[in-house]
Amino acid sequence: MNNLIKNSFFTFIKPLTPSVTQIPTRLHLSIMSSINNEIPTATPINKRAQEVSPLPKVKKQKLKRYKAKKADPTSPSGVLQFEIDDLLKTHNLTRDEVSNDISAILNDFSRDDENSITHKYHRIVNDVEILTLTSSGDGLALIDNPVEQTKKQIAIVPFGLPGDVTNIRVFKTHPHYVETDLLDVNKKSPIRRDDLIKDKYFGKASGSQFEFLTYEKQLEIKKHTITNAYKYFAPRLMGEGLLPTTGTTIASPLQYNYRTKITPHFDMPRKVKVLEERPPLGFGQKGRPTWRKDTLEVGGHSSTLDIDSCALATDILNTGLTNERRKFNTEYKNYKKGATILLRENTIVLDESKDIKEQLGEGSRDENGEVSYVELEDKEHGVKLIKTCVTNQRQIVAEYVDGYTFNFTAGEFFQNNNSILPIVTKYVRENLQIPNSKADEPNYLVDAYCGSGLFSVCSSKGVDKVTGVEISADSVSFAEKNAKTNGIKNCDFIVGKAEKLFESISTPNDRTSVILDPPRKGCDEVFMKQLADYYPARIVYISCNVHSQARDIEYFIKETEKGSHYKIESLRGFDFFPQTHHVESVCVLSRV
Ligand SMILES: C[S@@+](CC[C@H](N)C(=O)[O-])C[C@H]1O[C@@H](n2cnc3c(N)ncnc32)[C@H](O)[C@@H]1O
Repeated sequence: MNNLIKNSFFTFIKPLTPSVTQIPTRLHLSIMSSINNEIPTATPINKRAQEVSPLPKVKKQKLKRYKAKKADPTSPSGVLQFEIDDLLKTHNLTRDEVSNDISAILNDFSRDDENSITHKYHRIVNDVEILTLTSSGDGLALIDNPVEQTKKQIAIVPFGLPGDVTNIRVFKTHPHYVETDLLDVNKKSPIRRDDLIKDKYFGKASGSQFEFLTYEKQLEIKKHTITNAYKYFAPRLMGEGLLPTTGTTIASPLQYNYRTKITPHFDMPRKVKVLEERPPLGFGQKGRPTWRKDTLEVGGHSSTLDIDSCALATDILNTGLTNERRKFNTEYKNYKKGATILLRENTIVLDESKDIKEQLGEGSRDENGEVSYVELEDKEHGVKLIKTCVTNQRQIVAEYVDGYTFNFTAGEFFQNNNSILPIVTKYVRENLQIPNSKADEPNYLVDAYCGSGLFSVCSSKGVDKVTGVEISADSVSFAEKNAKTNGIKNCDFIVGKAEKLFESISTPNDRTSVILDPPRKGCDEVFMKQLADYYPARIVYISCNVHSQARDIEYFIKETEKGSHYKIESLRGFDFFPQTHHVESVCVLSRV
């Protein structure tokens, strides 16, 4: 850019436009990018010279336009927009004051030049204070705009904690924020506890964000995430004081080695038909951070890190990972494209009268070709359990929750942290109780989005009838089998969309409670309207995306005809995923 300013074209522009130093920088950038693109069209300055010796024709390059991707407001990138606005409000800034000239970067055809606009934007910035945390667990900071002195930029700093003073590298620009890598922490946040980190890949891999926080702090942050979600997506409920205080987040009994499913993957390098070298097998890298100096080389430097153990996965999955990596070392040449390897824990209730090996079934095998397993004891229910690691998506596996056994295919949805499930299912069961019920009054339960019947089965005692609905026919057939295997006779399951449910419910609404446990995108308006028309006595809404939950609850109470007859009784998180930013939120509604 500076070269351009110095060169003779600039002297040509000068009489036609204000001096570059006088014009606002934003306009300056646009002019510069148009200089870069349209130099050949500027030649008319010297028409006579052109006639004498015509300049060679250079193909005119088209200006690239920034196309914003449409994001669901309740997705991480949608929520970030609310978080950016929050930060701007605190610092008395407008969106315009933190906007970046995306068009100049997109149309920077001299980006290899170290004076280019891209180099100016994508630079190292030292001594940046982290101001706040996003709900995705990243730090947010304000830095100076590198080309427009009156403006600022919002920087996303993964692994930055509020109060940290850091050095960061900006590597990607968006209209209202920039993405950065954390290079150094010059001054530590009072909440930073690097001594707690157990995982050698932490700070580099994308899977976990919170290992350097005490567990109490993690739970507190998740509570804050829930409160913020309702502030953003249920502003009317918040404004009218209709929300209860968010409860304390319920801890997971296991805080490491809890995940019962992991999916390491590898990519096929571009233009490679046969793999000559074993590619890294593991999980995605989160940028190119360098703040953990002693683990810089760990896992390599590809966008997929080579990962030989997972601190969050159960012991048997780590054994499976070792087995499958050994297998991959010799078999990688057989792959024609990248692939994901499923590692799913399978639990078998041991029949002590039989040989263990006869009961194992298929599973990941050790170097001697034997199925690997670990043995555990469930003291509360007086049984021994064996865990194996299944790699076949279609294989039927089992989970053991609170004395009940659940079967499902390894590739299908099932909750991922077995240790917290007895606590959650108990909480849901207790909150479904219809208040002031008399002993002889019947009670009914509807389990919308029931999967393979986890909540239906665990809540079936003390209820006259359970009706579950689920879109996956496979899951419904497992839900039916699971009810039968566990000796439960009062559960019926329907294959279909949740909205279909209301065609088949015949139970009296005054005596019926409803469980909602939809996927991340939440429920739709049609479903919420029908739910309000049905007018059940109680609703327990469980969600892995508290933002879509908050949106749905506001819609239900404020936009449906009978929604205003409900009160939000409680709202709290359950920590299904310790060491990560994720939180499962449970909201209980009762009729008033
Ligand atoms: C978060 S899972 C919950 C499953 C179950 N409650 C459990 O805890 O195991 C959401 C379930 O909703 C199902 N689902 C998605 N869209 C649906 C729809 N429109 N109607 C009914 N079920 C749906 C999915 O197949 C999935 O099993």
